[in-house]
Amino acid sequence: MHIIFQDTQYVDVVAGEVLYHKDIEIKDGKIAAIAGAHTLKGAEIIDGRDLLLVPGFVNAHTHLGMSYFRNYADDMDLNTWLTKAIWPLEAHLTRDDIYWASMLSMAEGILSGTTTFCDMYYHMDMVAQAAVAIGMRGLLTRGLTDSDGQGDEKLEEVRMLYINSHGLGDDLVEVAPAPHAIYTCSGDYIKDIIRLTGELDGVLHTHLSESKKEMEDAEALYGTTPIRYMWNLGLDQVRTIAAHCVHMTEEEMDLVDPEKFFPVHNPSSNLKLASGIAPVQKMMDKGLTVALGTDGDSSNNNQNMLEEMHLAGLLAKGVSYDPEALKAEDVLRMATINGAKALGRDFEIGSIEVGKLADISCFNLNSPSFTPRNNLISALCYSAQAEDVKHVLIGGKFVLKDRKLIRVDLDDIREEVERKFQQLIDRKELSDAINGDL
Ligand SMILES: CSC[C@H]1O[C@@H](n2cnc3c(O)ncnc32)[C@H](O)[C@@H]1O
Ligand SMILES: [Zn+2]
Repeated sequence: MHIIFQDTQYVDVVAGEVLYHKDIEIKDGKIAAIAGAHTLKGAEIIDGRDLLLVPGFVNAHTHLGMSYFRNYADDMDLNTWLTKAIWPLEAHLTRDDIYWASMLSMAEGILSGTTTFCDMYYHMDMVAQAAVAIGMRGLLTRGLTDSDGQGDEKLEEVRMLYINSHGLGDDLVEVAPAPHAIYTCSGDYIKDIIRLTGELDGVLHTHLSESKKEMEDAEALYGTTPIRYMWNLGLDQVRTIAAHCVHMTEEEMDLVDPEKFFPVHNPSSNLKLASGIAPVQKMMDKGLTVALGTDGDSSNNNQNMLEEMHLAGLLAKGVSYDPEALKAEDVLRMATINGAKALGRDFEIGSIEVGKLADISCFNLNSPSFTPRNNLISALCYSAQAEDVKHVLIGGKFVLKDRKLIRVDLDDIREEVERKFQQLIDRKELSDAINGDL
């Protein structure tokens, strides 16, 4: 595909500025040139005057397969939500269920400007198939626990997943291990996972320091904080994508290596599950690169990174009484280049630069949220809506054009998800009845 966005504007997220009247040429999946006005024969020419080109968002922590549980189990704290509502249902999920739920989450993501995700769930080979089908980029991490005595089998599953899916879809898909949390993995198992991470690509994804309960339990069981505990188990040896980090201490911010430890801010989920508010500005002041993520559809309850950006910006100001805390350009970096760094792919995604992959979201500047055309970076953080995302390209290919998904049919996905959810509930009720739980 050879595309030129003519006379357009784009965001340079690294400099934190908008550049105007540029022709952006996309060829062989990459950004081939950014220049002044010129024309090239044979290319698809798109009038870019009313578009703002933004690097596709990187949703650095999610559970795509959880979309069945949207608006199903709300107004609970993390522990009650997981143990009483979510885990009993997840036990009945099939491989097909995960394919369709993930597909729906990916569609939601693309429709709101996301091009890359970092997912943690089960049956990740099905998530890989969905990603390739819809054309989305992702780091697929199998969530690991050993409390059921099947920890070793799951490690083998990660090895097989890596062999079969890493690099799939012309490198759309990458694979990594994911210890779910310190309260679902034994210390020895975490050591095994860190060892496996070293054998693979050296990146690990986990939940860390999410709730007060996790902090109190770590203190009672191990006499330390969750991050210090993981550190003592060998976390310093790998690159870590650490979701939540709501209760990360200043001592831990000094302890971790900013080149290897990447906290992911999940403001909606942390508020909804009453976990708290992560000290994001403090982390950044300490030199950490903080990424942004939605978490799953049951704790958020959507996959819209624009909402996460908005919330991240407002929360930082509200908790600090400092209007300059986490400015719009900082928030935009969190949603793009910082996520790319966390995933280890900043050499190819996360910003609009010549030579990088063309993962680009095009916002419609003729929408109310961008009117009048004042500070466009502010608009992205404070007023933009998902409906403003007009086109999305991943690897130089349209996956959304004029707000229509190109490779999949959204109505088919919705219908399949409705049907599968009903079947899931039926299976759960039958099993409860057999076990005498009803
Ligand atoms: C083992 S696969 C992933 C596992 O994580 C659960 N989950 C979803 N959101 C959260 C969260 O905020 N904290 C901890 N665990 C979470 C999900 O339901 C899966 O069981
Ligand atoms: Zn999570």
